[in-house]
Amino acid sequence: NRKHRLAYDVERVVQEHLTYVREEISDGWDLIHQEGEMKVYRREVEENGIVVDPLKIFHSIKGVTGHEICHYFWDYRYRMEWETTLDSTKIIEVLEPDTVIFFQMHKRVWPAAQRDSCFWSHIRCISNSEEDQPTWLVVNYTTPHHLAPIKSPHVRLVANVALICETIINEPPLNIQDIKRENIECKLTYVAFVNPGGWVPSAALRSVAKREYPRFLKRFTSYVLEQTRDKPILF
Ligand SMILES: O=S(=O)(CCO)c1ccc(-c2ccc(C3CCCC3)c([C@H]3C[C@H]3c3ccccn3)c2)cc1
Repeated sequence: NRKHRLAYDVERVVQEHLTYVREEISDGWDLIHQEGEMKVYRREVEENGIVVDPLKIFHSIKGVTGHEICHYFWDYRYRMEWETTLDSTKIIEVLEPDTVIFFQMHKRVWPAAQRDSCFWSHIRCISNSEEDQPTWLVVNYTTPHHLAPIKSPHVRLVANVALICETIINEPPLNIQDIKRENIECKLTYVAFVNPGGWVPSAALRSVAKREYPRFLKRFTSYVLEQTRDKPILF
């Protein structure tokens, strides 16, 4: 039986991401940026002359767990502290404790019209028995909503974004409570399928994306490190 009206959609999109995240980077993906542990890949795709390049970022961050990374990514309370490309974000509906709908105004990228977005956002822990640590993930997926009317001149973004995290415990001590932050590492995969929802100059959009995605992920992961530094580890 259904938990809420979007439960089937959420399940379908989560399973899709879990299927594709394991897919190796095949040909057709270009490595467009590499910085430390972060590797940024992009496929060049246009739909009706609109750039809809899929983005896939692999990164590993020492000192935090996948649960902590997903918690700070999903919880809207922290969003404006790390998201520098938003003018505003607000929850417009809570479907269940781990599934909300939020409305966002994105900063205008000249000369394109300003974008807004309306996503359902779902956080989930997937504990597979054999591996010691569970996988945590967040999915942000465009959905229409009566409290997020599309108003000109704003253009509604269409996006399907996932952050999928594994937690590695290096040199695990005998008992779990002795684990320190230097023993833990989060390996994350970030995928973004963003359709700007209307025409944007291809070259401009590609250069903004190439600059902004790495910057955004670097700033976000630094923010989580600083927020969790002296807190107990959240497995
Ligand atoms: O990870 S999230 O779910 C976090 C919740 O906020 C996410 C991240 C990024 C976007 C987004 C939104 C708009 C644009 C473009 C389209 C036309 C004009 C702006 C872009 C492209 C340009 C790339 C970009 C990447 C990162 C940050 C900003 N800009 C990306 C949406 C959701």
